[in-house]
Amino acid sequence: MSEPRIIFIGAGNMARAIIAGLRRRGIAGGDIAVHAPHLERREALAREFGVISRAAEAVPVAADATVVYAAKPKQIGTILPSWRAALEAGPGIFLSLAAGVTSASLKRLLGPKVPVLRCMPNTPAQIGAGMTTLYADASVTAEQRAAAEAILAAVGRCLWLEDEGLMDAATALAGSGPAYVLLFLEALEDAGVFQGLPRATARILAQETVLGAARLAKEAQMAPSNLRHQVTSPAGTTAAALAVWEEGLRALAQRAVQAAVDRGRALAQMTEEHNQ
Ligand SMILES: NC(=O)C1=CN([C@@H]2O[C@H](COP(=O)(O)OP(=O)(O)OC[C@H]3O[C@@H](n4cnc5c(N)ncnc54)[C@H](O)[C@@H]3O)[C@@H](O)[C@H]2O)C=CC1
Ligand SMILES: O=C(O)[C@@H]1CCC=N1
Repeated sequence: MSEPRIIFIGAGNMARAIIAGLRRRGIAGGDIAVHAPHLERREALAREFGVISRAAEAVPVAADATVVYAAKPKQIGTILPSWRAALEAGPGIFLSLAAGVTSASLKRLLGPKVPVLRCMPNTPAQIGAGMTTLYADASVTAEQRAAAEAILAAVGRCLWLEDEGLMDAATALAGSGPAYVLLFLEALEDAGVFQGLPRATARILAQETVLGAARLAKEAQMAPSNLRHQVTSPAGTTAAALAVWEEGLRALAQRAVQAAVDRGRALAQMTEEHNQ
């Protein structure tokens, strides 16, 4: 049997979501290996997706392999050095999912020869509706970028950032973003229940409304504000509600995203110090 070409370090939620997407795209289970210390988790992935389950320890990898780091950012300094020799031996690439770990840190851990790429997916990847931002510096070739993008494209849309400094903002917006929308969904559902709707009904109304509005915004090719005006009759119900939202929503969105950016930078600093 030939060597697997996509090697995951980590067997958690993100690894599982991406593996599911790759299998849906027709990548053979034998082309994917998962390295993790938790036997149960990697064996579960092997059973469900037919991937190769391996102990956490590094092994030599196929020459054209992509090694995907899908364990926690804090562990990267202890896990990566053992993979350096395997990656240096071939022209393969290293793709990191680790939030806040910079290319400079990755290069320090893997040496200057290994092409490193970063990405920031999000949890809707679990159903193929993910949004991933990617970054690679100028030394990474178009072919290597395409190899990384092909993996994330299996779970949703991909967008490249030219400036690594913007990864923090992308993480705060799209990496953490599903949690903001889910909180909004919960709040809408509760408000509907407060008005007397059965919970199950309120949940469906909230879900379908958020989904429909997001699809409309994406497909109508109009600014969200124009679409909002279409809903808003003069002196009507929407205008009454919008006046309340406008008391705080925009400022809250700014503060929330700023808080995520600040926390991301603080965590990155801690990870950096931990890995020195
Ligand atoms: N959860 C999210 O929404 C997002 C997470 N990420 C990033 O994805 C990465 C993984 O996150 P999750 O899947 O949520 O975490 P998780 O906690 O579900 O999975 C982490 C996995 O790391 C593995 N692990 C632990 N020690 C290991 C070792 N020595 N060698 C190999 N594997 C080891 C374990 O199998 C564990 O399942 C993180 O770096 C995170 O920053 C990126 C975008 C969004
Ligand atoms: O909350 C976190 O730190 C990670 C990064 C983006 C989503 N989850």
